[in-house]
Amino acid sequence: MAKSSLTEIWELVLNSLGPKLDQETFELWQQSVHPLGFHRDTFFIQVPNNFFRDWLVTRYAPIIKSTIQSIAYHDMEVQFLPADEVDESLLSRIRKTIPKQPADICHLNPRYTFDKFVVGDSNRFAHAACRAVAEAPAETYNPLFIYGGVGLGKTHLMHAISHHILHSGNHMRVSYVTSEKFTNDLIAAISQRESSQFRERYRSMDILLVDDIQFLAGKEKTQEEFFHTFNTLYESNRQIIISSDRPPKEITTLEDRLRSRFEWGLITDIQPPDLETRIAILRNKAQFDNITVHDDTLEYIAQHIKSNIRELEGALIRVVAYASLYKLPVTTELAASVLKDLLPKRTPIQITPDLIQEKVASYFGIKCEEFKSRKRTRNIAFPRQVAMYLCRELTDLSLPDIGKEFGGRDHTTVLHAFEKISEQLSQDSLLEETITKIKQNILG
Ligand SMILES: Nc1ncnc2c1ncn2[C@@H]1O[C@H](COP(=O)(O)OP(=O)(O)OP(=O)(O)O)[C@@H](O)[C@H]1O
Repeated sequence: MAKSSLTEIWELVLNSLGPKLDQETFELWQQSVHPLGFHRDTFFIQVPNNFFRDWLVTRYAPIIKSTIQSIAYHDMEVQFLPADEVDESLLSRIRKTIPKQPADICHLNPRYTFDKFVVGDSNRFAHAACRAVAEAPAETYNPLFIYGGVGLGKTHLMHAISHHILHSGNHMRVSYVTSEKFTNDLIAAISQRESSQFRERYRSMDILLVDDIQFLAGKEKTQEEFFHTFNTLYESNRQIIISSDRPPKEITTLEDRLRSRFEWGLITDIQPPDLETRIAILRNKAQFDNITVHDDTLEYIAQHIKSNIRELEGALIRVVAYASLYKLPVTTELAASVLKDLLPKRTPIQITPDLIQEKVASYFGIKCEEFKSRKRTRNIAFPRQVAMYLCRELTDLSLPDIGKEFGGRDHTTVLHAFEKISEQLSQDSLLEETITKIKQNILG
């Protein structure tokens, strides 16, 4: 793990103190206060005498503490030692470096912690599983697979696990990445001929969290790489946490060997929250942002935005922003008027082959262009047949016209796709669920 040296750390401390001290005090600091180093979770600083120590403790200890914590990323104590208390035995024990916060965790959202997560029936099990994993990584559920719809708190829980472990003082190496970042890192590593560094980086983690794994669907090379990363971590008893918008068995273009590994540990889901939980989430958000909103208004918002917590919070922000912009009180009437704009307008949807291709491609994690390509590998051919089937079912287009939308294919190809999917649908309930979900996405 990368380390920060004492000189680097002290420079950062002086930088954060600088704006708070006048020139004279700053010089006094530089001459009389000296960093000694670290022992366990304490940072020792030498000061000339007790009087100096008391002055520093009351005024500056919190700033120094938070600077050190931002480097070490866990709770650190700061202790000022008068020069006559610094003895050889302490000096021989202290270290001159501390492990640095790994770069991968820099983008953790500080608000996504367990104490900011509202627990209700819809997420109780997922929350408990995440807590258990955070308390004892790799000892309870490994891998932990969390799935649920858009904006229901999967990322929040993954960040909460990361924060918890990083603050526990275990000095574990934690990496939270989206599957998109994993893929981009891999592509960059291959193009820069740094594949071994890529592997070393991901395989040296104690805890690896990969968000939105469904986007690995159809990406064969990335899946291969992730498969080996998974094996290395799992075999050396390190924790893997994965999130997705659907359970493993529904990520249809994910390799079987990867899918079955995801099922080794615990699979837990998050459902849309009930009304009470939605109100509690809004209340917490208002409290956190220091805004006063009457319970009736919160309830009104919660009643109207039901299935996505990101949108729920967005609605509250919008109402409050509107009120502050026009200097109006936040009332239920105001919320009603603002939400009128927010709720989707019910214009009839035009179902076109482009729309169908876009939704099918996004579901299977492939590009729309692939539908028109000549590729016949299963990860492309199958979604293409599904898209043809849906064009036949949801539009009035003729078979030749559908064929044209798929790179000028013959009408017999379209008919074959339609018949094949229709036949499979009568025997395969998983496929039925898949088609239903895609239809829901198309119909909005
Ligand atoms: N139970 C909860 N308590 C408090 N806030 C929550 C809860 N669940 C979700 N949120 C908030 O809702 C927002 C969306 O959550 P998050 O990004 O974790 O969703 P997600 O399931 O990862 O979504 P996506 O599928 O888009 O990746 C965040 O601001 C998060 O803090």
